Amino acid sequence: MALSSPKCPSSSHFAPAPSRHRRSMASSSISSIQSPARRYFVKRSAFGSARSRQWNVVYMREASTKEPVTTKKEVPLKNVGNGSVPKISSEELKNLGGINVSEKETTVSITVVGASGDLAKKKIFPALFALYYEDCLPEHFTIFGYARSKMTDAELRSMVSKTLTCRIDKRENCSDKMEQFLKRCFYHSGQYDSEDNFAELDKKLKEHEAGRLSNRLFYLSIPPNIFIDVVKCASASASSANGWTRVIVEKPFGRDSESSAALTRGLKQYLNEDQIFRIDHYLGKELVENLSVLRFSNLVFEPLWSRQYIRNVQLIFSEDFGTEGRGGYFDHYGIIRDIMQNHLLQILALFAMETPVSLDAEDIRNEKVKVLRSMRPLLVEDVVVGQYKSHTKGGVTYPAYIDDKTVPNDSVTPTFAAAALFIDNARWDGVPFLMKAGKALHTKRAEIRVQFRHVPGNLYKKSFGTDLDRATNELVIRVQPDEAIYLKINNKIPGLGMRLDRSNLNLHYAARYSKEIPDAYERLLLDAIEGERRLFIRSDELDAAWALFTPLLKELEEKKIAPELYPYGSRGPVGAHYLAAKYNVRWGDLGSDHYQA
Ligand SMILES: NC(=O)C1=CN([C@@H]2O[C@H](COP(=O)(O)OP(=O)(O)OC[C@H]3O[C@@H](n4cnc5c(N)ncnc54)[C@H](OP(=O)(O)O)[C@@H]3O)[C@@H](O)[C@H]2O)C=CC1
Ligand SMILES: O=C1O[C@H](COP(=O)(O)O)[C@@H](O)[C@H](O)[C@H]1O
Repeated sequence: MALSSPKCPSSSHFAPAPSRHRRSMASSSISSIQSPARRYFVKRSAFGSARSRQWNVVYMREASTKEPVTTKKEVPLKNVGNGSVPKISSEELKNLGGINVSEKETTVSITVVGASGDLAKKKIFPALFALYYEDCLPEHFTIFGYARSKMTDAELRSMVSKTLTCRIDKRENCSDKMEQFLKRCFYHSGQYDSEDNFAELDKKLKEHEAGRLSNRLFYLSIPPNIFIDVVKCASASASSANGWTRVIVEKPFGRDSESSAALTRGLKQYLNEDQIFRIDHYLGKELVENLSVLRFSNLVFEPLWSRQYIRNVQLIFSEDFGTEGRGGYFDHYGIIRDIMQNHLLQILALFAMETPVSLDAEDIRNEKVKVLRSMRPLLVEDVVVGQYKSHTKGGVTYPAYIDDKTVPNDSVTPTFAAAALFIDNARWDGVPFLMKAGKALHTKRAEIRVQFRHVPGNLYKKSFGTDLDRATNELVIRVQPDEAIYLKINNKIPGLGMRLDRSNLNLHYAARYSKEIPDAYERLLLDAIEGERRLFIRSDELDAAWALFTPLLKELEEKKIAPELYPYGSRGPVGAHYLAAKYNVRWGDLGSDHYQA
């Protein structure tokens, strides 16, 4: 399978140190074993910790479409080297009840539902191509686009080919590879609510699967109101008869607790939770993945990770463009649902969780959900909302949000929001977690800022003047662009006097690593193919996230709270500063020293 490919282990991706990549921490492979009566899938996992490396965790699932987990066994391993993927011996396999089905006999069919759309073109097909280029897709795979638009295979290939790119360091044979990849892409036109149309798709899939054990992945890249129709039809007419069937669901997962619960109920009529992969692409971003590594593998950080040393945490998202072209969708959701309730809250949960028992998906998600459930309900007084207005700069006029033809003139939908959140547990009691997200701001950036407390009885306080907070350490994890992790420290300016300076200890990815960072969708697609759920949202996480935001959203909407207008391309509403000041916080992204390369 993918991970046994010599090229795919993405560890090579982040040379110079292979052990730095996640695959070296959590390697897994999937094989299947058969007994006369039942067929099982066995997932082998090897984790980086000394404790778990001695074990081969075997998940056994019945090969029904609904994949009920039947047993989880821990098989002791012998001779497992550092970072290597453990092997189940044939004797162990036999003891588990079957024989190995080789890769030659299995296939993965990926159906992109909504293939004619923006996300499919922009992200999904390019990510699949990148995986193909890296030899991360199984030997036998087929990709089908599915949508209502009429298109031939050749037209789909032509459409897709326009958005495929090779990494800068992977130009070799790029056009050959693209050609080979496109030959594996096909298209089927059909309605989203037609079992017959999905049965036609099934027929085509079977032709390509050619009698092999078939695993099927459906990526729902469509508006959410048709998710259930598709799942119903795909599950009735196009799910795998002998392998796994998984469904990646794109956000938004509802608009509030009720609609989200209804969506989950709808999906679960046709799928088990294990088959549902709710995607939050921020979890697939390299620096978000690195958050846990940074914290749990460095002694210098973990002991400081609490109210005792951390003054506040800031989660900042900004885009330097508006909702251009997506106003119709956006006006129904707004920035709080679009960015805060999912992307920023997921990062917060990862940041604040307790040490998980292991790197296993359920252990991590258990810890995240505890954080979310410990959060204080959000009050409207702790939130500032804004909306961008037209602005002319350098002779160019930038539109207001309401200038979008698909947005009503009197829309009060926020395109900016700032919020103060609190986690009422022993670790984080009283620490403000400030979130800020906005469109049409002066810059495009996503970052996590951790502001530490001042040094008690600071010997050097005279050198800093009265504002001790200016001299505190700040750790910045810049998720994008130009990924970096830097720590602001105080140091002496060289020379005979005693003058202090602020400097950055800087891990700047572009300088440290020559390889390009994979897109979040690559990581997540690969995980879904491998059945790795760690970076996907479990339904109880989703419920907890909505429970936190739903009362606030209802109040904002019922009271029609008017957003503070801010000019397109500005730093957002001033209200965000008052909100921060209420909790004695200064936004870290506003100073001139926010980043030194
Ligand atoms: N685009 C992005 O950057 C992001 C998108 N998402 C989510 O991903 C999903 C797909 O996004 P995106 O590609 O932008 O969506 P699109 O609006 O482009 O829709 C995708 C496809 O779905 C079909 N479709 C669109 N509207 C309807 C409708 N009302 N009824 C039936 N079919 C319809 C169309 O295909 P056809 O007419 O051929 O059937 C269209 O090509 C959405 O859930 C979105 O919220 C999430 C994050 C980012
Ligand atoms: O989910 C979404 O994310 C994008 C931003 O993603 P990024 O990876 O480009 O940072 C945002 O533009 C969009 O509104 C939102 O739906």
